[in-house]
Amino acid sequence: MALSSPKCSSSWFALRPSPAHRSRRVAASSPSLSGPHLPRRFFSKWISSQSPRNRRWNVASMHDAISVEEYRDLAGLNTRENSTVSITVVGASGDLAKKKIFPALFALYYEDCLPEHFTIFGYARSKMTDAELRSMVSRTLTCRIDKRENCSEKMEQFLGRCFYHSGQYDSEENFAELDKKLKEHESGRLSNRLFYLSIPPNIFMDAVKCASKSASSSNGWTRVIVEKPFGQDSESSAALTQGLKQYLVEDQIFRIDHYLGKELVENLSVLRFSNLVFEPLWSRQYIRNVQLIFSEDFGTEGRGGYFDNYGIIRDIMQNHLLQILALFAMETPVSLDAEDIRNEKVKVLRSMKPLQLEDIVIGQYKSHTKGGITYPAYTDDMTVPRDSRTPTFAAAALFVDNARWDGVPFLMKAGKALHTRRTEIRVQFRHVPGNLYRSFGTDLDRATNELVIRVQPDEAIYLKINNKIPGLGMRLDRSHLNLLYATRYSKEIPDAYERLLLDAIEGERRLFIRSDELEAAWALFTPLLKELEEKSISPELYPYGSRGPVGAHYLAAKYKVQWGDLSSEHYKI
Ligand SMILES: NC(=O)C1=CN([C@@H]2O[C@H](COP(=O)(O)OP(=O)(O)OC[C@H]3O[C@@H](n4cnc5c(N)ncnc54)[C@H](OP(=O)(O)O)[C@@H]3O)[C@@H](O)[C@H]2O)C=CC1
Ligand SMILES: O=C1O[C@H](COP(=O)(O)O)[C@@H](O)[C@H](O)[C@H]1O
Repeated sequence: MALSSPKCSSSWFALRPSPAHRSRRVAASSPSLSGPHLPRRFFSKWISSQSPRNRRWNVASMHDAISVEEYRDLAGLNTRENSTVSITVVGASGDLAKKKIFPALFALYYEDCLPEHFTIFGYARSKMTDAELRSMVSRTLTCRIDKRENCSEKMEQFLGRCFYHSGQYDSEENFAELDKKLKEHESGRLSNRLFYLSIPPNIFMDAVKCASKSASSSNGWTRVIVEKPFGQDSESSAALTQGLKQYLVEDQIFRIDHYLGKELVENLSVLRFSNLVFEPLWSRQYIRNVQLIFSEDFGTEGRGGYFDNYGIIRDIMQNHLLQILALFAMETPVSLDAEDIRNEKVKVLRSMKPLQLEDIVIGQYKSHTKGGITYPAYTDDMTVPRDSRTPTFAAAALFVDNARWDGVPFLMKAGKALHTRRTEIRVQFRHVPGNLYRSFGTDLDRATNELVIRVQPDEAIYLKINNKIPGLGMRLDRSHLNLLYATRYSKEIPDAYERLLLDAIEGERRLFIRSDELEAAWALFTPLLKELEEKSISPELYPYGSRGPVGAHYLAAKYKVQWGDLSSEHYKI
C-alpha cells in the first residue's frame, strides 16, 4: 500500500514539508535583493501560538530581523490570490533551458504544482519574440503523463504564460526593462521572483548584480538558482560565494546539484532512517566498503569546450558523488529541517581526509572501432586541445575519519564513454563470522551481502543474499531481494529539475548546497587537483565503450575491494 500519492494537486502536495516547517534564518541586515525587514518582536505573539516544532526554530532566531515577506508567509498572507511568482530563466536560449528547465516547469504546471498566478520569462541576448520563444520551448515539451487527454490544451495554456525579453547580462538598463514587464504581469499582487541562472559561470556575477539592482522584488521574496560549476577550486569557489553575497543573503542562493533531486538519492535518508533493518548496520562494524559509481555510455559530444576546463573530478565527483556520500554517511539529523540536514552533511565532509594522489586513478577515452563503427577519442572533439590531459574517467578512495566510518573505504568511480549508462550506490557488507555454510557451495567470504541502490536508469533497490536452492539437498546460491521501481510503482518518476524547481519556489532549501558545504567539498579535492595539474599527470587511455582503465581495479584491490558493478550477478537483475 502506498503511503502517499505523488501528485501536487492532491495529497502529495499536502505531504511536502509546509513552508512553516522550513528554516528561515534571515540576516539582520540584508543586501538589496532581500527586501525590507521588520523587528521580530512585532510577531512574538503570533510566534508563541505556533506548534512547538516551529517555536523551537523561531525562538532560536528571535534576535534576527524578520522580513516582510517572511512575516506574510508565516502569517499565511502570501495566499494564492494575492501573490505571484515570476520565474526568469536567464540564458533561456541555451541547452539546459531547452533540455531541462522549460520541460520541468511544464511538468510542474501539468501536475498543478505551480502557483495560481505565475509568469515565466526567458531572458538572453538572442533576439526572439514571445512567439519565437514559445515555438522553441514547445519543441522540447512532452506530455509525460500522456494518459490524460488534455495535454495539448495544457501545453497551450502553459506557453501562454511564457514570455521573452532580450537583453545583455551586464546591463542594468535591460534588467530594468525586464522589471517593468514583470510588474505588468504581476498586476499589483505581491511579487515573488525566482531567477534561474542558466548561463556560463563567467557571467554569473554580471547577471546577479544587474538582476539585484534592477529587477528584484520590492515586496516579496527574490531567489536565485545558481547552476554548477561553483568555481574550479577552493579559491575560485570562495570568490564566487563572496561575489554572490555582495548582492544576496545565503538564504536567497539556491545552488543546484541536480543529483540531489533524483528520486533514489532523496530516498536514501528514508531507507536509512525509517527502516530498523538498515540503520543498525550502517557503520564500520558491518559495512566493508561503499561504492559510488557513475558511468555514461557517451562522450563529451557537444560539451567538450566546457568539459576540458573541468574534467570528470570536478564535473561529477566533487559534487554529485560527494553529495551522495555525505547523505549516505551523515549522522541522524535532528529533524528534516534543511539546516539540520545540511549541518550533518557538513560534519561528514569536514571529517574526511583530503584526497591523496596515491588514492586516485585517472583515465581518458581513446578512439575505438566496434561493429564497423568508429567512436571518437576525447581529443578528436574540435573544441578540445589535441594534447589535453583532462580526465574523462576517475576512480578514487576516500575515507571518513570518524567513529562510525573509521577505515571504511568509500570508493568512487566516474567516467564518460564507458560500456553502460548507470549510477549506483553499492554497499558491501562484511562476511558472516563463523562461515557455518562454507561447505555447502558458497564461499561466504566472497558472497557477502550487498545492497545496491540503482539511481538510474531502471531505478531499483536490491539486496544480494545467500539463499538455499530449493530441493532435498543443501546448496546455496546468491539471490536478490528486489525492489524494481517500474514494477512496484506505476507512476512515472519526476525529473530531478522538477523537484528542485518546486523546492526553490516553495523556499525549501534541503536539497540545495549551502556555502559551507561547498567550501568543505572543495577542500577535499583542491590539493589533489592542483597536484595533478602541477605534475602534468597523464591519464590512462581506455577505449570508448570499454569498462575504463585497469588502474581502477588495482586501486580497489589495494583496499581489498572488488568493484560491484563488474560482477556477473549484476546483470541478472
Ligand atoms: N547543459 C547541461 O546539460 C548542463 C549545464 N549546466 C550548467 O548550466 C549552465 C547553462 O548551461 P548551458 O545551457 O549548457 O549553457 P550554454 O552554453 O548553452 O549557454 C546558455 C546561454 O548563455 C549565453 N551564453 C553562452 N556563452 C556566453 C558567453 N560567453 N557570454 C555571454 N553569454 C553567453 C547564450 O545565450 P545568448 O547568446 O542568447 O545570450 C546561451 O544560449 C552552465 O553554467 C552549465 O555549466 C550544468 C549541468 C548540465
Ligand atoms: O552535471 C552533469 O550531469 C550530467 C549527467 O546528468 P544525468 O542526470 O543525465 O545523469 C553529465 O552528463 C554532465 O557532464 C554533468 O555536467
